[in-house]
Amino acid sequence: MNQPRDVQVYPIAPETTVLRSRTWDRLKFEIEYALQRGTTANSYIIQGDKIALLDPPGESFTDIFLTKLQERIDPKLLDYVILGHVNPNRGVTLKALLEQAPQVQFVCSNPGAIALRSILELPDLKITVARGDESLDLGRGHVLEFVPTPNSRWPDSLCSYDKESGILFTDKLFGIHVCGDQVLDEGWTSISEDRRYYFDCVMAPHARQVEKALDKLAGFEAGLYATGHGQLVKYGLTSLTQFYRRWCEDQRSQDSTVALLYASAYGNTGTVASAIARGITKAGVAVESINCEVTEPDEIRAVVEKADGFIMGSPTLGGHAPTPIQTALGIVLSTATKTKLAGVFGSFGWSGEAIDLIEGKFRDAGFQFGFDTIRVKFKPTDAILKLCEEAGTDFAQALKKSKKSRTSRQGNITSQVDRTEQAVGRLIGSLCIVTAHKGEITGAMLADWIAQATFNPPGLTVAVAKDRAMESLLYQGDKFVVNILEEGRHLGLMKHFLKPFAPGEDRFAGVATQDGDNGCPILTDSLSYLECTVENRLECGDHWLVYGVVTNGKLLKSDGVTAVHHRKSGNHY
Ligand SMILES: Cc1cc2nc3c(=O)[nH]c(=O)nc-3n(C[C@H](O)[C@H](O)[C@H](O)COP(=O)(O)O)c2cc1C
Repeated sequence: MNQPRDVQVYPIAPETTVLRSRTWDRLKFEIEYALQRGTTANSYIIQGDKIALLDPPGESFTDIFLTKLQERIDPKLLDYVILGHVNPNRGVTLKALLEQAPQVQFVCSNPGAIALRSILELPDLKITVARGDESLDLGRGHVLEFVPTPNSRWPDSLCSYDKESGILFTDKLFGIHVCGDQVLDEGWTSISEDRRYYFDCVMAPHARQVEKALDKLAGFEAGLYATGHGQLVKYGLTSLTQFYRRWCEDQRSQDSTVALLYASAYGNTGTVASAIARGITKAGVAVESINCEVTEPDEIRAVVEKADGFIMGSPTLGGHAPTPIQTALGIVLSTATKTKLAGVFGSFGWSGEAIDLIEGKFRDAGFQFGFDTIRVKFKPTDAILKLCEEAGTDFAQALKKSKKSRTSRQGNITSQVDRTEQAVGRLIGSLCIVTAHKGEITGAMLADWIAQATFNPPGLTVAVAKDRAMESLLYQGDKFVVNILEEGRHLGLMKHFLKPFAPGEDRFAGVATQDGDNGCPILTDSLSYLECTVENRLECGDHWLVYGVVTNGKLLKSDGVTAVHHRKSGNHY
């Protein structure tokens, strides 16, 4: 969408207004924005006898946001700026605001105050540190209470509660990356998948800390979650809170956990870490993400001891790994048993010594690697993020495989399971290659769990395993092609697409293709093809059931017969 960025202003309660800084296209190349629905950065004004501004947006909105703000209030009358978290990007807007409102008193957590001083580099900053037991009386009944909700990615995270309006300002919690005119969450079930995706990318790697935050927030009677991104949560508040609980518990109850240890001075290594984490969690393995700069050595040791595998990422600065990484490396080498699976990644500028150092130490110590070391020059591109996600999935699958080979099934249970599986195995499907294209990424997979689902519109379902690389290309609105294979000519294509592909590898090398009207590859040796758009998808156990509407199709060989696949058991494809 080529709509220009803007700021939407909307009253949400007496004396309380939201200002939503809207980005309609993709904000930046980070895994959490990969669904490409844009996002909003939500700021709030509370106008009691005193005026507070919560969470002004980052630098791409500095000018338009301040203009909108001035239409509502005179900056000279602004008393407080409350920050749910502090980042360098937001610092640019804060500096511009301080020029117009030098009287402003900041309110943030203690780690937030440290970050704010280092980012703004201004003498005489007025900062009130909120530790959780103080309140701020803005007058007209608006007495704010504060709740620090730290996690490894945002150690300075702070929520605020206004009893008068019943609004809980939740910053990153309960957010969503979707841009639109809708301010509240009427019809929230239509955005459930986006909410889940946001949770999986942003919250799942910190599930333990998110649970602690939920415990603290449970004490406040909230009628509205004023989130930092996307639609505010009113109608789906109870459900979403329960979902957060359940999704956190799901992480805790996974059989395997990976410790993901990293540091990142400018954010690039952190971005890579998030993509790897996403690849791991989507394969049903829990991740505990540890930012080594803000985590005590004892905690790092405990997480590494408990984890089944560990992955370490570092930037290279002045030819070295930063000190917190060197400390964490020492802990890992002295703590982790040699049976644990290892992985290494990092962002670098020109030499990347830190990555070589970590890889060398792990190799010398005799660890097995779950993926080839990932070296990213400066900022990762979309294609590199996809590669990182796939590497994370490979890592998780390797962990699960080694666990599975250690557990045996019980005899009498097995025979009952086998009988059922044999019966299920009599279901057959057409052999197809599903292809997709999104931005600079293409994907393909062999599939035969495909069935026509509707006449009008013509539609079909594809069952896609949750840990499949293609899964991330099959969200609502995405395009794909179902290439139906021809009996007698299908073996070559099957063999090609069945072989294991390395993360990021071109799956179409040596295969005859042409572009479909919807931009996805058509395999010219197939029997027929169907161009489709994902209408929606349903979570079903270990698969996503993707429903696609056929927008175009063609028979390529009029006398051919569809290739089908007979099985002995329903426990494999
Ligand atoms: C002060 C400074 C020193 C750097 N030194 C190195 C270096 O010695 N070797 C190198 O490969 N890259 C070097 N870089 C580039 C960083 O590794 C690169 O910017 C990387 O993306 C940073 O990752 P981060 O965003 O996770 O901190 C340096 C960058 C800065 C700002």
